[in-house]
Amino acid sequence: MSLPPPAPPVFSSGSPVPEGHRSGFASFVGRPNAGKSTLTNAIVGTKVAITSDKPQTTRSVVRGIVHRPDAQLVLVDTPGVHRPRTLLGERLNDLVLTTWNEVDVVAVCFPANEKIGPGDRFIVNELTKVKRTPKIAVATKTDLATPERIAEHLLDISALGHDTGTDWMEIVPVSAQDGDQVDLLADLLVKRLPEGPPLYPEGELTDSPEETLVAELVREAALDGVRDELPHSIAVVVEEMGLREDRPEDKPLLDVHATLYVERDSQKGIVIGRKGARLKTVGAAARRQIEAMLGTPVYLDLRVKIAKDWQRDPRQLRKLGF
Ligand SMILES: Nc1nc2c(ncn2[C@@H]2O[C@H](COP(=O)(O)OP(=O)(O)OP(=O)(O)O)[C@@H](O)[C@H]2O)c(=O)[nH]1
Repeated sequence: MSLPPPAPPVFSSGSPVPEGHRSGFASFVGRPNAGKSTLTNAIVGTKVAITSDKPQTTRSVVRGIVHRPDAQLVLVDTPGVHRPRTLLGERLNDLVLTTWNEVDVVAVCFPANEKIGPGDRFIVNELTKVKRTPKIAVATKTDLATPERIAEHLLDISALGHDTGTDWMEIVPVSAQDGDQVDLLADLLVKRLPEGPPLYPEGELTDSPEETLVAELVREAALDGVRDELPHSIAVVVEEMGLREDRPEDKPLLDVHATLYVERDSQKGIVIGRKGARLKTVGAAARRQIEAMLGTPVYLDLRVKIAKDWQRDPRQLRKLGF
């Protein structure tokens, strides 16, 4: 007796998955501020990863999912890789190496408005530890550079590949801001994915829990306008989130209780501001972003607590979700 052939794969809508459909994972890497989160958002077409002009703002692995008739591309947004100085730094770098090993293709971002530097070299050298994963080089932020500068940049990227023994599958210039060549990059990433049915239901944009996204939006608001070491000292945990009971169906209200952790008393003062003014502004900005993302009015209760030196303390790191 022979087993019946397996049922052909179908989309969650019920329509059959076409032959040659591809699915898999891609990861953008690059030094802090290289434009990885912005590129993720441009490819997915909606705000899933936070962006900011402060380096190293991405801490959690947020995935954006691109649904196309011929493919499903899952983008894994990793933290910026850097020389570890704290325990948090080490954990982040481990997370990055693990991610690189597991994805189908890695795209390394080099901002076209800046010269290739030691930070880029460090990353590309680290990348040589993952031999099997195909690598694509992306020259980002091309809207900020002249054609001559872009040409020079592409040559530098190629030379860096040569020096480190890295075989770039492609070198692509893009501007996430203008949407220039973003579709081409998506095509090139898809080409590297194995054949297979979709991994996530249609319409899903990210699999990170809403709490994580909300916490990231609060952190993004809190980072706006702070300087020096403080950005790295801020962590946000959403303690509780849920629709308020006893509300009419057409007037829902989402209650969000979040804690903003800093490392020292002096930082607490800065974050809260004079008579709480700064915290109020941060709360209002975060609330608007959360409302825009979730499409529901939000009541945001934001508290500030000190988790002493949490970046160096394993127990605190675990508590904060690292
Ligand atoms: N003009 C221009 N600016 C860009 C572009 N892409 C990103 N940026 C800006 O560059 C800064 C950093 O972008 P992000 O996407 O947060 O960079 P990232 O690599 O994810 O940064 P980390 O999370 O710190 O690793 C932000 O201020 C972006 O607005 C682009 O294509 N053009």
